[in-house]
Formats: sequence, C-alpha cells, structure tokens
Amino acid sequence: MPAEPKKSLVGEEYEVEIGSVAHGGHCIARTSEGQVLFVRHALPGERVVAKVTEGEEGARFLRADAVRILEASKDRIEAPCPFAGPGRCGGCDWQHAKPGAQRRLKADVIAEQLQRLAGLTPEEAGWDGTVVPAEGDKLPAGQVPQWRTRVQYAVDPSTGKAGLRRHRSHEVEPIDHCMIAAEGVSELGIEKRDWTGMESVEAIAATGSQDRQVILTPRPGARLPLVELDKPVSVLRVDEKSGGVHRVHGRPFVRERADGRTHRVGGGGFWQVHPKAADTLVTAVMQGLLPRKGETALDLYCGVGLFAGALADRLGEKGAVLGIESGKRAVEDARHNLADFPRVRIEQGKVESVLPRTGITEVDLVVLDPPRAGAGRATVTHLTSLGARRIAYVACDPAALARDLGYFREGGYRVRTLRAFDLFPMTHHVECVAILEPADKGR
Ligand SMILES: C[S@@+](CC[C@H](N)C(=O)[O-])C[C@H]1O[C@@H](n2cnc3c(N)ncnc32)[C@H](O)[C@@H]1O
Repeated sequence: MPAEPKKSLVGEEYEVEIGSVAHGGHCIARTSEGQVLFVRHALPGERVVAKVTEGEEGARFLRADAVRILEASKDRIEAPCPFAGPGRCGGCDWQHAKPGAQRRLKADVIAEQLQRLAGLTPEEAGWDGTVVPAEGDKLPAGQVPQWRTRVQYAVDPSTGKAGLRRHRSHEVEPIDHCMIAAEGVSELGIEKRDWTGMESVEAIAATGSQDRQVILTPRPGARLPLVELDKPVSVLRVDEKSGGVHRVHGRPFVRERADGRTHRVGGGGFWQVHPKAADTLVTAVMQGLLPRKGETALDLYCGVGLFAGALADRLGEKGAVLGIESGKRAVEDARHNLADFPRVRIEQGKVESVLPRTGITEVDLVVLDPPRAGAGRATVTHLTSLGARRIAYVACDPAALARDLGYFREGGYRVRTLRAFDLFPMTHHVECVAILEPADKGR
C-alpha cells in the first residue's frame, strides 16, 4: 500500500511564544502539540501568530512567518524597507530589529554554533561575544547602511521588471529601490528599465574606482537588450549552456581597491560585497597572524588574491606565498594582481586536491577563506600537519566554522582569538575571523 500523503499545514496559524534565535534568520517556537516552528519576522520573547509557509503534519519542523505580533520585543522596530515583511522580499531577515539587536542576534547564533559544534564557550574561543559593525555603519534605528555593492536582481517574466526574490521562492517581489544597495548600484536605475527576456541582472559598483558593471543572464533563446542605464557601465552576459561569463561591451572586469592595492575582478568572480569588508578582514587577519619578514604562507580559496597580496607585502622579498583557487578567471586575475610579487605563486584547482599535490610539508602561516560549506575534515587535517605557527580562518558561515574548529582541535590546534563583523547588515549573515595556533603554545 503506498503511504498516505501527509496533510500540508501551509496556511495554518498558531499562537506561539518565540524562543531563541536560530541560524538562518529565524527564531524557534513550538506549537501546543510540540511541533517545532522556524518563525521569520519574529524576535525572541515575543508572542505572535505564526502562519505556516512550509511543512506537513508529522514533519520534523515547520517554517512559518509571524503575521501578527501580540506582544512585541523592545528590540522591534517598524521595518524601514517598504518591501520587507511576511511573503515579501527575501533579501533581509532582520529589518524589524534595531541595529544593535541584529548584532546581538548574530552573536547568539555564533555562540550557539561554537558551543554545539565545537564545544567552545566564547571565553575558550578568545571572543568577547560581540559582533562589530563596519566603520560608518553604526546608525540610529530606522536608518539603513547602503552597503550592498553587488545586487542580484531577478526579472519578473510577466512584466520584464527587475525585483528581488521572495524568501525560498522563485517569485519576484517588484521593488522600486533596494534600501541596502550601495549608492553606486542605486544610481544605475536597474529597477526603472525593461529587462524582458532576462532571467536576472546583477549590478556591481566597485569600491575605490568608478567601475560599474551589469551581468545579464538571458532566458533560453532570448536576445540581449540594449543596456542604457543612468550611468556608464560595462556589460557581461552569462552563457545559458556553459554558464561561462562573456564580455558584451566595456571592460570584462571591475577594479576594487583594498589594502592600498587595486584588484582586478573579472567575470563576476568573488569579491566581498560590503565596501569596508576587504579592508576590515585584511586588518583582522594581519593583526592575528603578525607576519614576519621572510616567512612562508598559504592563501587557500584565494579568489583574486586579496590575502595573498596582503601577506606578500608584509613578508618582504624573502617571504613566499602560495595561493590556491578553483576559479579559472579568478586565478588569471590573481596572477595579474600579484604580478609585482615574484615570490607569489597561484595554483588553480580545488584546495582538497591541489594542496596534497604541492608536496609542501611545512609552512609558517595559513589563511583560509572557504565558501559557505567550509574547508572540511580532510583539508583541515592536512593543514594541521604543516606546523604553521598561526592560521587565520575567515568564515562566512558560523556553522561550517564551528565544525572545522572541531577538526582543528583534533589536529592539535586551538583558537587563540575570534572576532565577528557585521558585514551584511539587515540580513542574518555574519563574517568571523578565527586565529588558531598549536595547542601546546601558551596564550
Ligand atoms: C569566500 S571566497 C574568498 C576569496 C578571497 N579570499 C577574497 O577574500 O576575495 C571563496 C573562494 O573560494 C573559491 N573556491 C570555492 N571552492 C573551492 C575549492 N574547493 N578549492 C579552491 N577554491 C575554491 C571560490 O571560487 C572563491 O573565489
């Protein structure tokens, strides 16, 4: 007998007490029957009516939106963005929280992940328990930092208008302005144009140069539009078959300034989105590693060479840096960006396969800045065998970081300091920098 399909609970409403914050931009609550709800648009301590958006009877958990606030937290404000709220734009998770409260929520998530996945208290991680705003971002409640220098707009196929995706949906929320977009992005006027035939339009406003770029992803068979924006831009397009990014007109890259250097970033390659992020992270990494002249270093997941360049600069002409990066275009850019450092080498490929092949058995310093999935056990174990005196782990996901810190501990390393930065205001994302050293070394 085929199993009876479970009854969907989408649309059901439950009056619930909101518990603690959970990783991912929601809070935990329980129905009177004990079913776990992940509730968006709520804050810890509130009493709300939560309407189910995903899940069925007997599911391990349900997803829901707080649609009526019965008892509000003192941290609640009216969302400054007119497009935020249940069922609306999915870009920001904490529009309804005061800025200081947003950072405390992120700190609670980091603390919970460290405890659960690495068995570390904030004190044991050398962390003061705070999430620090980027320079200039400490604004009064209701004011929003315009920090997003890269915005991926989705195009509504029925109107050709660019908007933003709703939470966990392909539907497009039409907007006339994104409040967190950097001025250089807003000035392009993407929301005013007709993008018929496009799947998405990414707008990039570089930091420290006037370079502006749009990257178009056309729907199958669609012709590219003539791109006439309010400011000059270069235009790239994503090939629908190969996923490769090709130049349509203008420069195939943007120039980003950080750590006193200019970095070429081509073809939609990775660059930190907040304009202060690259400098903030380089400073935190260098303060943690304290590079000495003549040392050797690895920069893993090196992108276009941000940390490799910063290290090479500080290690001097007798020092040496090896960067490893999987993206072909990013490797070309890193080699170009670091051409003035003869003792920097960049290898293309996945860290997990390239690092063992290098034959390196010893290194003084390591920076690793992996994607959201983290580095994983095999890479961490390999790293702990190289005897580095310090390792800097730059992490955009506190869960992957905490898991990997556990692997580092198994390999004989301990966390010396941890710092957390709010480089994604209004969203649940947060960036951490952990500095590790051999466990047998005193603090
Ligand atoms: C978070 S970004 C960091 C880039 C650089 N450190 C920066 O700050 O600009 C992660 C980078 O790792 C690359 N990447 C992803 N998986 C990888 C892997 N398995 N091996 C090597 N590089 C990888 C991505 O292409 C991306 O450039």
